[in-house]
Amino acid sequence: MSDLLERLSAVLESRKDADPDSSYVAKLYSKGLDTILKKIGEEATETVMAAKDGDNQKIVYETADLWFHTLVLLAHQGLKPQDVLDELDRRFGLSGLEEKAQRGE
Ligand SMILES: N=c1c2ncn([C@@H]3O[C@H](COP(=O)(O)OP(=O)(O)OP(=O)(O)O)[C@@H](O)[C@H]3O)c2ncn1[C@@H]1O[C@H](COP(=O)(O)O)[C@@H](O)[C@H]1O
Repeated sequence: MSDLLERLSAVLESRKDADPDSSYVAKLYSKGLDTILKKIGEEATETVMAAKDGDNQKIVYETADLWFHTLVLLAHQGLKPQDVLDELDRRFGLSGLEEKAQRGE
């Protein structure tokens, strides 16, 4: 896999010092957590609608929007994409039931 997530994460980090009028991401940060969460909700809904329409091109487009806004959330919260990759890596190879058991469910 490419280092895209790392490069994008660095850009998102740099936008913490940027002028909200010059950057979409800086504007999201300036509006705060609730605005970022609202965007994630909207993009998730648009992804669901694309899938219900059976429009694969739109699924890719909307999923990119969704992933992008979750990356903005991670940066806002002081987290990195690597934190999520580490969690997926920890789960990799476990069955769904084993993963569930580790959560105590
Ligand atoms: N990958 C993205 C990216 N994907 C989606 N978007 C923006 O996310 C928004 C998606 O929201 P919608 O589809 O609802 O469109 P909209 O109506 O314009 O959204 P709103 O402005 O109303 O929130 C659009 O404004 C897109 O431009 C992105 N904006 C930025 N990036 C990356 O983030 C980097 C930093 O961006 P800036 O901070 O703008 O320089 C860029 O270089 C890109 O690599």
